[in-house]
Amino acid sequence: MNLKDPTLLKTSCLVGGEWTSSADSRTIPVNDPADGLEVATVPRLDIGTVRKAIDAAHAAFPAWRARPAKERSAILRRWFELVVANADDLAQILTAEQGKPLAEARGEIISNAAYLEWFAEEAKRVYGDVIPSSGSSSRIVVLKQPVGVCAAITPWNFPNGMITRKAGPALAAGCTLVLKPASKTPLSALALAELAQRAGVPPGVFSVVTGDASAIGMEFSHNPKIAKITFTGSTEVGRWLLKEMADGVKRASMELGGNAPFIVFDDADVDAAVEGAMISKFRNAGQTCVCANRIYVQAGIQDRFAEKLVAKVRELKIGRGTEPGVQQGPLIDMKAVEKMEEHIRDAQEQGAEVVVGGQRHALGSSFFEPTVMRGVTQGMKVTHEETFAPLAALIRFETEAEVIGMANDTDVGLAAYFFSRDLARVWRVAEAIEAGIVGVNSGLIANEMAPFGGVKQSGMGREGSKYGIEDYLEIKYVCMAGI
Ligand SMILES: NC(=O)c1ccc[n+]([C@@H]2O[C@H](COP(=O)([O-])OP(=O)(O)OC[C@H]3O[C@@H](n4cnc5c(N)ncnc54)[C@H](O)[C@@H]3O)[C@@H](O)[C@H]2O)c1
Ligand SMILES: O=C[C@H](O)CS(=O)(=O)O
Repeated sequence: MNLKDPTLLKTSCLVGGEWTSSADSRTIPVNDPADGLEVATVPRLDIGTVRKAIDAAHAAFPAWRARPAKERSAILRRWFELVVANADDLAQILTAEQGKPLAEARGEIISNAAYLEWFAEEAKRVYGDVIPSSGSSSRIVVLKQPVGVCAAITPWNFPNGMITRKAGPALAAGCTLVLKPASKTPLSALALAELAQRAGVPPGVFSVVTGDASAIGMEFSHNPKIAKITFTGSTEVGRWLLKEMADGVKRASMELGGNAPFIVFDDADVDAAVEGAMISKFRNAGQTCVCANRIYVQAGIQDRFAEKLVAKVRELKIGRGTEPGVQQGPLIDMKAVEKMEEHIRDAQEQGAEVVVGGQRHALGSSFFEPTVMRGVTQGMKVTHEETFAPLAALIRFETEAEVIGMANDTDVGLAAYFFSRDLARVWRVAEAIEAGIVGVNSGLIANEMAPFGGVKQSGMGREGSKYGIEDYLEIKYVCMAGI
């Protein structure tokens, strides 16, 4: 890395405003997925130090919640400005630990810094109500107050963005936050913590701890000082956390796994559909929660769509994320490579064919060729498991009713996409599809102004939009009588 500000590369944790290492000096290596080489190490914190972060958050909560919203807003705004000003360094750190192309890393940082900007504004608009009472001597008053000390656990695929989406609303609402980032990609979180300190976030209001995921998850789930857990990651881990936190009836926001259907109807703009499929499927090497996991193409245009898509896939430049012009980096690890190979093999064994790609890339390590398969049918693993890799599985369909049935045939429901220029069909399909987010004639849908989240086993709660701050607020009804 060639950082303008090398102090952004933090190798210790922020605990109650102090940069802290583990008591026994144990560390966790952070490796570059492109070559497996160590980039840095971070502390494998003992639970005692994690508890110190929670205690500091608990101690800081009263003053932070009492701080005027305008002051909290100004600090969040300053944090936003510092993230944007340091985006190039943050992008280098992100690519070093996660592998995505620098341009994508910078895009993640800028588009998700916007959640700090957005919630800096929302902080000043947490309104309550005065409701007309049935009696003249009383008033019904509704207050909105911060939930309290929150814990956050985030995934490796968006090491920067998943953090600002949580810290923004939490701090805007007056909550304090202890974050455990993914062990594979903690450096982005630690750099954000450094910038939070520079922005004036007080000690204890935002801490970042690294260490044993399940041990920290247990502490978050059972420590009585934690009022809420906000988790982004797999449905499996989210389910486990919900079970563990049930004892304390903690509040939960869950941003979990997906299995997005991508539907192209005969009446679609085929070029637009191909463009949408490319960004929805191959962004972050297919490692996003809203990636098109199944691509349903109506019979009338399947050949034309497949031909255009394959041509675009063949043009993709694969390489290290630091190389200019690279559009797809490595997968996060060999486990991800093996899962992609399992989905390809399973589909081939049942009659599907690889049209382009299908093999590990000549670059070695966890690089994999972007792949298109045809002849995929409902019931193959790729149609009901999240591939989380650059595999475009094309499935032919005949009717609208048939494809809605297939699209909804999953226990998750995060994102869905479809391309059609028939207005009546757009309304029918948008209302019938079981997903929290629906992209109509677009493959890129996330932004800070819109509510992001899933239905069914893709989770609960929303991040972004005017709805996002509600997850960090409690409603209090005050009956004001004797007037
Ligand atoms: N819905 C969304 O907004 C969204 C966004 C990004 C990723 N995801 C999902 O996340 C998954 C990929 O991310 P991942 O591989 O990091 O997921 P993961 O569930 O394996 O890990 C997510 C986080 O949980 C931690 N973790 C793992 N096991 C744990 C345990 N037993 N107790 C406590 N914490 C534990 C990890 O260290 C990491 O910080 C995919 O399923 C993807 O769809 C969802
Ligand atoms: O994978 C998780 C992200 O939420 C994808 S997006 O940046 O919101 O599209």
